[in-house]
Amino acid sequence: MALYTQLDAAALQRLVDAYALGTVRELTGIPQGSINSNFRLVTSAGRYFVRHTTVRSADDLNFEAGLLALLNASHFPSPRLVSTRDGSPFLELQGGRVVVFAWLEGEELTRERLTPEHLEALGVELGKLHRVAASYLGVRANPYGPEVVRGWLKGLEQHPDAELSAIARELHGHLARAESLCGGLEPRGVIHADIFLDNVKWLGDRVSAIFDFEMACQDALTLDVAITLNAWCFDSGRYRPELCQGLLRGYQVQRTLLPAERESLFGHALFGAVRYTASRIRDFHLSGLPPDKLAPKDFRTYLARARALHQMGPEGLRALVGV
Ligand SMILES: Nc1ncnc2c1ncn2[C@@H]1O[C@H](COP(=O)(O)OP(=O)(O)O)[C@@H](O)[C@H]1O
Ligand SMILES: N[C@@H](CCOP(=O)(O)O)C(=O)O
Repeated sequence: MALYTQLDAAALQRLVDAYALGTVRELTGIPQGSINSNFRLVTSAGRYFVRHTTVRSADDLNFEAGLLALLNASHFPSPRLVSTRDGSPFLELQGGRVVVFAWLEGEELTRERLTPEHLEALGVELGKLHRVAASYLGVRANPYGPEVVRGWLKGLEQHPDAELSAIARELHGHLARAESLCGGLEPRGVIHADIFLDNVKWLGDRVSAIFDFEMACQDALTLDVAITLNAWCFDSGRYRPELCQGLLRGYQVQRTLLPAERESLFGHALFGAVRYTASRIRDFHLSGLPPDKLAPKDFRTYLARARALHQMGPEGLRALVGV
């Protein structure tokens, strides 16, 4: 989310007491995001990003906290999670759990501004992330794997809106094709799984932080490359080769894709396009929240990715990205 839960005065006081954050100066809701309620909190102690979640379990949040601790210690550009006075990475509060992060400096880039150099810099950081996080001992399966997505599509197929049910049937076909091409032999490790433009801060041309690790989990490393490729390298109905190639060039400075990964990139990209089309239909299109509480994200731009991939096929994608 967005803004599903409003923190009342008593809850806010409990929060600043539990985290020893001093006196509240300002609390502002942030409509960006999808399934959590997000806030900018300014106190006498500093500026913070506060996430209230009704979706994530204690295990999920412990996995994220442990991963961020490793990334911070490795000087990977990532957010600093603030612990409570008792040393806990989250606080049970107002029907959910709150996590507090130091406020990140930097800006998020808009699509029009992207250059191959940005994608190369991002690719380098993605490759570093996979290398650094390889030593993380936490365990978390992908909460949004093919079985979950298939369940979403089954639900959407029953939707009374004929357009949505037809799209769900089409996506089922793409999902089956994607799964048949994902190989299963490629290396797995910790992945971020949600590196979109609004989850990366930049200072000039440098990545200052990759954040929002709440979807991080263990899965194929290539899935992370594919999700990032989809998010950053598609514009106005087509994949932009120079951006795709920039991303892969940067990534391979850190780790060279194995032959099995080159082959399965297409399957992961198609899966990613299906997964985000479906989640955007569920979390944004069918959400009852107004735009001031949930900044909308268009599922059609992801459907367009799935269709473009389906049409170009595995060899087409490999030629496009240059691997
Ligand atoms: N630590 C942070 N500092 C500053 N801004 C942040 C921070 N974390 C998130 N944001 C801002 O809030 C927006 C939504 O956060 P995000 O973590 O993506 O939400 P959600 O987990 O609900 O999807 C981001 O796009 C970013 O602009
Ligand atoms: N990145 C996803 C939605 C998940 O929300 P986020 O704010 O956590 O990135 C999308 O763009 O569909």
